[in-house]
Amino acid sequence: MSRLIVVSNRVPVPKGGQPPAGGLAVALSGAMEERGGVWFGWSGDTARHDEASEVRTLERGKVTYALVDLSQRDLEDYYAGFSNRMLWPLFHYRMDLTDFTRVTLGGYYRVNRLFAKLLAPMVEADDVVWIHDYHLIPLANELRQAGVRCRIGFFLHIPFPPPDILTVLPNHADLVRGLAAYDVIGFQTPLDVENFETYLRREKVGRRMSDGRFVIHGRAVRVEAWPVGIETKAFADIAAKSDDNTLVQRMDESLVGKSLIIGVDRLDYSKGIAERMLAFQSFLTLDTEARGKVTYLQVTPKSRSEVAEYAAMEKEVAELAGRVNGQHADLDWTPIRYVNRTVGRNALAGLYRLARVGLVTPLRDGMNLVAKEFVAAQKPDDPGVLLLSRFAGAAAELDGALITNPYDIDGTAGAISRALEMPLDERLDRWRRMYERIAEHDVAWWCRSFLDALEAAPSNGASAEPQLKAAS
Ligand SMILES: O=P(O)(O)OC[C@H]1O[C@H](O[C@H]2O[C@H](CO)[C@@H](O)[C@H](O)[C@H]2O)[C@H](O)[C@@H](O)[C@@H]1O
Ligand SMILES: O=c1ccn([C@@H]2O[C@H](COP(=O)(O)OP(=O)(O)O)[C@@H](O)[C@H]2O)c(=O)[nH]1
Repeated sequence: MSRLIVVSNRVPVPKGGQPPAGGLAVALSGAMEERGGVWFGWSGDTARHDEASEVRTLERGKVTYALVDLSQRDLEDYYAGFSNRMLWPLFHYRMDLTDFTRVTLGGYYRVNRLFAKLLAPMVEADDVVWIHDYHLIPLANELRQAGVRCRIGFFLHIPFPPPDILTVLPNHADLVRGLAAYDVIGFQTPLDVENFETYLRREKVGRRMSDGRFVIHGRAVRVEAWPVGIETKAFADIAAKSDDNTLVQRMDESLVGKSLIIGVDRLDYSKGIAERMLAFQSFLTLDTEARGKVTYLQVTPKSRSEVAEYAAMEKEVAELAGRVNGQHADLDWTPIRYVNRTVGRNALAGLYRLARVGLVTPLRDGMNLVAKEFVAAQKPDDPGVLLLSRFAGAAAELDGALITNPYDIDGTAGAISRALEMPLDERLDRWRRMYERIAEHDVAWWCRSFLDALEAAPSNGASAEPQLKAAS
């Protein structure tokens, strides 16, 4: 087995405290701890100098963490700027929230080049390099320019938008050209693959070949959907033993018999939290019988607060929760409990298990691991109901969920009533279908399938530079 080098923007070094709230880190941590290797990326800290020039390494179990501090300017341009004010909104179909500037674009390529410069000397001929997510699309090309010839794979954790949306990005052609430096590209769902294929065809830069591989800018690349999973059985075990978790006990006691509805999301406009609160408000207005009998817990750690749109949203959602509570609360009942803190995974597992309904209603989401965790955590003889947006990648797999359109506020309100009233036999039937799917397609399956494909691929490295120079 070759040595694995994983590269992601954020590297979650285990510190014994709260785990990170974010699916990429959660998905990869378990897999890396099991297989071992090197995990390279941003430390989460800001460098004192203008340009970071060194890699700090830390050994934890079988994993070597190789960490780079980024300068304030790099963070502003590359992370908060181009990654999170251009690529993130655009790839989540939010053209209205994009902000393209040459300065942030320059920062994006600058940090990718810096990562390549620092990583290239660490890569050996037999290694496989697995690069993750939208922050680092050009990295393979930069590594190739720096002489790296081994197999390099890429996985996009967020949606790949249709070509009419992607072409809003002024440098879309260069970005996609950079993808040709990879040997294998993984997306979350068949829809993402379809969007990518349509883009290549329309822009006349590639196509799907008869053997299933793609040709992109003249180079053969394997492209496939590998939906990311969770550690299903381990998570189910944690949930089953959550009775003695004090946070879960406190929550259970405080419910005094009311049904729990739960939502767990980073504070991000893609997650549809405001629309969900409006749907809950509509549910309380329409379903008068339910008033006083349900509690909706929304766990929402703050995220990317340095980005203006996120700061604005913090205010909007907090005000909305206050308004709904003001309108419907009673002396002894608060309909929405809105919590802006990160809850640890053990407690989360127990909270999912306590809940009758899981609300996962993003406006657009690459996958959404919370949906899978909710299913894994349920009681096998009395499971709750998952209400899932058709726009979450997870909806392509979880056909036992009640599928909703989050833009349809009253429709989602009706689905909440239906979920609360669903008879046991229907709940069991729906839950079993979903559990079987996520037990088989868990995070180990995801990792194995991607890496098997990468290790079997003939490396593109030898012929990389000439065509790809333009991309940097
Ligand atoms: O690192 P941050 O900027 O704080 O953001 C956290 C992560 O958010 C995104 O997660 C995505 O990956 C999940 C796992 O595949 C997927 O379920 C979810 O739908 C995606 O949104 C982001 O893509 C990561 O890079 C961030 O680390
Ligand atoms: O308070 C929290 C909120 C979220 N999470 C975890 O963060 C991940 C979120 O991943 P998801 O794919 O749902 O969305 P993302 O945040 O990556 O867009 C899930 O594993 C959650 O259990 C957590 O541990 N504590």
